[in-house]
Amino acid sequence: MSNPARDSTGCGYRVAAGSVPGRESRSADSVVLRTAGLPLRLYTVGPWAISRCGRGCRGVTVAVMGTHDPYWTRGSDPMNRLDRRALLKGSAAVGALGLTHSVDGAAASASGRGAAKRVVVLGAGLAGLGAAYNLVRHGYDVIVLEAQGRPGGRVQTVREGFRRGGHAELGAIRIFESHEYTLRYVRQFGLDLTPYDTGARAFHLQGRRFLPPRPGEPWPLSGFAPGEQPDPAARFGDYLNSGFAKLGDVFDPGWPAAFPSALELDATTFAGHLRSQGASATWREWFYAQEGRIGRVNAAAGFASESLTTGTFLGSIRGGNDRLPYAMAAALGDRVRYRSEVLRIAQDRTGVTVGYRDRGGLHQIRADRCVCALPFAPLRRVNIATPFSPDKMAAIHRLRYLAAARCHFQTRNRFWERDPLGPLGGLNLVGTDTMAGRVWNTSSQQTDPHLGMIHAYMLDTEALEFARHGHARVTAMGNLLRQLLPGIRGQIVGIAHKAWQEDPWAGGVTAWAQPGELRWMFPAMRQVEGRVHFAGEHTSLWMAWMNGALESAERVVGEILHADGEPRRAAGLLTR
Ligand SMILES: Cc1cc2nc3c(=O)[nH]c(=O)nc-3n(C[C@H](O)[C@H](O)[C@H](O)COP(=O)(O)OP(=O)(O)OC[C@H]3O[C@@H](n4cnc5c(N)ncnc54)[C@H](O)[C@@H]3O)c2cc1C
Repeated sequence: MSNPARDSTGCGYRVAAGSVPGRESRSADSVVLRTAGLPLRLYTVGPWAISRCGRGCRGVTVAVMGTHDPYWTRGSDPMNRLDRRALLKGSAAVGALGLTHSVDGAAASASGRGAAKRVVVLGAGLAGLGAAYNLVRHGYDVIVLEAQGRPGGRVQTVREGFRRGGHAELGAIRIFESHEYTLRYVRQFGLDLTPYDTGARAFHLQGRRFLPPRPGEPWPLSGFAPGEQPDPAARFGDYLNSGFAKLGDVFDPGWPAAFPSALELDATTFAGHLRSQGASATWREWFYAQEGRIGRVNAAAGFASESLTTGTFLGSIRGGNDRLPYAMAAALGDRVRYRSEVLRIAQDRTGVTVGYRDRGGLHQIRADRCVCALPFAPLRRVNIATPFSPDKMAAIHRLRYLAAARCHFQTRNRFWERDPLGPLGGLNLVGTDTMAGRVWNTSSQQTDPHLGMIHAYMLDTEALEFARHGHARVTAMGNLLRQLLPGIRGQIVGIAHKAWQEDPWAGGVTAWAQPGELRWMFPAMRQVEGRVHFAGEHTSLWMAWMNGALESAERVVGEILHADGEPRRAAGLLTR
């Protein structure tokens, strides 16, 4: 990062030219020039950088090879300063909504339209909670039905079994700077973020444990394609830019079907795209060891999500991410009915009837409208008595969910700081091609400064393999970790784990469109069906993120306000 001098174009961003080889510099220039006059947002994650236009995303989105240091530096763009100030204060959009903690007080002020209309919200994940919270703010009479005994769904923090106040995230962990919706609600509910520490990452690939070689030294891996071995990171631009460039305008209402190049992406997987660009199997394994096993993810969904969800800042909520859903649920009070499993949805011209079961037996609720914020995996078990459109029904029945698992270990100390390879650190301690996937370090999130907290974060085939070990899965993981981090022997003092594909209320980590499916499923999943509106990460561009769940919550509230003849309020809600 020695020479951050080259100014861009008045967008307020500068390129640190010293660390950018020629080809990538040209890529960087083309981004800056094509979006000149618009504020750009440039994000770096690990060794790669994503850039996109910060307003409307009409510029070309490009990933640029980097070194292990971010080489984009944020300049003094006034739009950006405004955004950051707004975020710190709880965001301009929240201000427009008039959101505060006192959900009841605001509901009263929003009334005045006669009897409040009733909305029944299905699911108390972030999507359902966000929809309910905003609807109450707009004067609606809201009831939330949640099958489990807790709010949060795929945001689940575990504290039991850990020493000295330790906690671990079984579900969502990272919040990026670009997660505007998540950050807004975090601020709104007075929560703080804790950043992750940074540090060296080890690799365990092809049976060997090693640190990234010094510049100029080859990577100790066999099977690279010509040109990959000296510096695999140098291929990021070649292999990924073509994908980002094909995305088109992801915010266009017709995306992806309206963009032929996006349809090309939809027809393949992330791995398929990388292969088509010449990436070797070794390069792909090296990539997954850092970014997660996303090879079988639909390429259009994967590139869209990656283009929107990166950021230079990375953290999670101090004390546990579940503090956000618990705070939102507390604001809703007894409007949230726990252990209430939705069994049936029926509708007619005047309203929606939802059948559910709780400890007291079977019940029915009649409402003017319904927000369905259930993942489609459990929705498949619900009786849709008044069938939705054929595409929606097909999506509900066919949408798959990606397997994911976490296996956490609390340790007596942070032994990796004395690793024989040298002191390791950062979130991603070891990137592997084993069942463990990535070994992550969340110790900086803990209150105790000495105990350690690490876990294996497994996606897709890794998570399936972990689960196949059945009752022996933790033993199997402990044995594997002894190879990946030899110092772990005798260290473990607490354990927590979960395989999400086994959770009947989720079905997996995220909606998983297969090649060729996103073109029809994405619009179908979001489409309003009479008086039933659909929220949830699967209905958002930010699939697989809390940000997507919360974005979808605001979208459905906008839909309802609009349908109820409140276009002005709806517009205010949807303004970002
Ligand atoms: C392992 C893992 C890692 C993740 N990592 C991150 C991350 O780092 N950063 C990030 O931002 N996001 C991450 N996510 C994604 C994030 O957690 C989700 O995108 C988001 O929480 C989804 O919210 P949702 O409301 O759409 O769905 P959910 O959270 O799944 O909520 C759905 C709710 O519906 C309920 N429900 C289901 N069926 C019924 C029924 N029949 N009746 C009543 N209720 C029902 C469920 O119990 C649940 O509470 C991760 C998720 C997982 C699992």
